[in-house]
Amino acid sequence: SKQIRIGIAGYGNLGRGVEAAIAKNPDMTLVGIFTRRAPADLVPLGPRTSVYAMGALAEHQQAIDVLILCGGSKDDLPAQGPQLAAMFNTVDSFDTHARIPEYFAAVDEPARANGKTALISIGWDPGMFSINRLYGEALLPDGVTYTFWGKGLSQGHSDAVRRVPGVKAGVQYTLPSPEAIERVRSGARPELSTREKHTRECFVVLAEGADAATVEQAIVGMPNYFTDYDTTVNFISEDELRRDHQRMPHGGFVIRSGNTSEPHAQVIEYSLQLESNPEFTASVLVAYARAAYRLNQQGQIGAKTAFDVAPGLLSPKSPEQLRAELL
Ligand SMILES: NC(=O)C1=CN([C@@H]2O[C@H](COP(=O)(O)OP(=O)(O)OC[C@H]3O[C@@H](n4cnc5c(N)ncnc54)[C@H](OP(=O)(O)O)[C@@H]3O)[C@@H](O)[C@H]2O)C=CC1
Ligand SMILES: N[C@@H](C[C@H]1CC(C(=O)O)=NO1)C(=O)O
Repeated sequence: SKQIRIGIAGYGNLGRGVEAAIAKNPDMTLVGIFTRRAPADLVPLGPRTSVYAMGALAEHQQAIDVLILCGGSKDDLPAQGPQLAAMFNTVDSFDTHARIPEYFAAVDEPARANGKTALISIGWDPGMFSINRLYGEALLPDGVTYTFWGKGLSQGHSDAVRRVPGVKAGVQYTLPSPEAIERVRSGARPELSTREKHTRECFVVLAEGADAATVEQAIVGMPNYFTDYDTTVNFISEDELRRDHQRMPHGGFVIRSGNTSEPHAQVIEYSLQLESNPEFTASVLVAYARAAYRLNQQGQIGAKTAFDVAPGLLSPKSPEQLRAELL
């Protein structure tokens, strides 16, 4: 059967994860990596992986079936998403939750105008956790839903920290409140504010001549990322960052507690334990790239979210095989 030809736009943690994930999917072929940096500056995982300048995308439109956008949600995807959805079928992991409706609209228009399919906000949150929040509400209408993340490294928040003027490098960890989790698991169905559920801890390497207090304020006061949380900023050296903060574990769970009738409490839970946040997210993006290709073949164009994609489209198995093996 036909190989699905994939391009990677943007080569950071996520881009590298997509390169690794493609090797695990025999129906996929990597056409190349497209970067805003000088291609010669990149050291891809695969020695034979082609690296091109982002500007070379235009001449690869016929060579790529699906372009996976691996830019940062804070500053890259708001520009790259709409621009590239006009040229390619795309999949991205846009995760600035408050801005997803406006991003959807900004991508939908160029995608539709050019007969392209654009799957946005794919990953685990937003993405797999979103789907499980939907299942919880739809299957147990009378109930409450909670989402907890970590302790782990948030790539979206780490990307946002790195974009602050005066930050040379940095990471952000998300810490769930043990008390909040305890109250939820006790079945008490507590009212919990955003601030009561998680705290955020940043480790930052200051750029030469930057002012620590100014950088700290820019982080803790950042709308959509940090303002709703108690956030700490620790300033460390480049050596400490390299020594103590190279790993990117994460995870969490979505739990729905509901009643189908007064005496019967029902609980749904979906959880993730990730040694590598970027590699798992990339693996989700690659499975959804398969769906994006098929949806476009079916004439399903425009922007879509994980809510709009039938699960069978993610699988390399045919519907007949799925019915025989997984139903
Ligand atoms: N929905 C979800 O569940 C998840 C979503 N995400 C999203 O994925 C986004 C990307 O995360 P991540 O890959 O960790 O971000 P990175 O900071 O690693 O990369 C972002 C972009 O920065 C550029 N870049 C990367 N490394 C360097 C470097 N050394 N010097 C200069 N530029 C560099 C790359 O663009 P270029 O090659 O063009 O220079 C890259 O596309 C996050 O912002 C987050 O929003 C992540 C995890 C889960
Ligand atoms: N989008 C997140 C994935 C999860 C992790 C997270 C958080 O720690 O706030 N929110 O959603 C990421 O970029 O890692």
